[in-house]
Amino acid sequence: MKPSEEIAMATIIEMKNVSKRYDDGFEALTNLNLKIESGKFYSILGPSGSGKTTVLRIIAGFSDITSGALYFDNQNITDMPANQRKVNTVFQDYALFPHLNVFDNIAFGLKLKKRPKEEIKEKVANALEKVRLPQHSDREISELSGGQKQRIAIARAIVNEPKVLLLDESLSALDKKLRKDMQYQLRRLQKDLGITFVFVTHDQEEALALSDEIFIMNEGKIIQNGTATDIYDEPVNRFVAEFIGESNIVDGVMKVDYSVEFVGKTFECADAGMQQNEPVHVVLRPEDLDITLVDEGKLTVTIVSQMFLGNHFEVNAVDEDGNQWLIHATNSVSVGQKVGVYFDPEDIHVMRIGESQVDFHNRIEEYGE
Ligand SMILES: Nc1ncnc2c1ncn2[C@@H]1O[C@H](COP(=O)(O)OP(=O)(O)OP(=O)(O)O)[C@@H](O)[C@H]1O
Repeated sequence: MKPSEEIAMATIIEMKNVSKRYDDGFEALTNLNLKIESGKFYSILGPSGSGKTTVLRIIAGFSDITSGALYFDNQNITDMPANQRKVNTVFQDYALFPHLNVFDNIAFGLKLKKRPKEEIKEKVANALEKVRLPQHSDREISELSGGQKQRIAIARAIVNEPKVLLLDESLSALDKKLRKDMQYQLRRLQKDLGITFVFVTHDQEEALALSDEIFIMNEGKIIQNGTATDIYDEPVNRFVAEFIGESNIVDGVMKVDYSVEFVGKTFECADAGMQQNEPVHVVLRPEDLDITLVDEGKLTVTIVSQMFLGNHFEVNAVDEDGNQWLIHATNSVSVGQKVGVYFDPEDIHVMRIGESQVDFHNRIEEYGE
């Protein structure tokens, strides 16, 4: 088998040139192309209003599309009703029935399908086992914690043995510590079940921690997709660099032989493939910058402020040209002190300006939330 055939076989969901215009005329998705392979954990990450939930609703069959096509296992399912699709959704509020107990919530779909009683019992027990709540079958929904509700919602979704599980911001109702725990549980569950998870979130840390692959969305388009490290290390543009983690971004110009000019100096860098004298954005991550003696630094900055954040100091500094720098330092510094900043050539990430269709000046303000 050729590698290309292998990839084609593994694709479970494909959206081809999908656009979605709501009844009021608003275009929520524009010519979107997306490929999802079976057995992986995907996150769709983007600011509020970028179209993440719309993508999920289209895959689930709760929303139709204006143009383009949706494929599942290479079959065109654009017009297939939701209840015939081999996908299940876990909603943000879990949508559990408050008047039914845990067993009846999980059994609901199977009862609708009039499955035999014994089969229902076995499948519900199996689903409860998978989410590690085997003793909770008779509990009322009101007697469950937030994290347990989420696991029951997942049990209800996996009892139907879907090939794909869609999760819409399903951790956002939980407090921070529980959320971390549930992230771990979700990842474990996905590995145990071996089915595809498509997880919608606006929390970049969550997406980085959980996903085999991430789709970054903005204004109804996919701006970049790849593994967490691909995206973190090689953001395609300023929007992605700022949305994924903290960054220092300055204007630069590409020079010959792996070198780039910014803040009035020329630095060796690892990126290539740009035209000579092409204007670029240069990204330096705060954790890649080391504070050193002025003589040993590649830049000289003056410390403006510092804050201790438990495992590092967040330092704000300004260089001689007035550019601001965010640095994660291991040791404390003094405000007003002049220091050197050192970084390695491979820590310089060079991005083409205007790599995608994102309008930098019109970014949605909440994306840092
Ligand atoms: N039924 C609708 N009618 C008109 N516009 C809609 C409708 N549903 C969503 N939209 C708009 O489509 C855009 C995308 O919405 P969507 O819910 O997909 O975004 P999102 O990225 O999931 O946002 P959030 O993180 O806030 O849930 C938004 O501007 C939203 O206001």
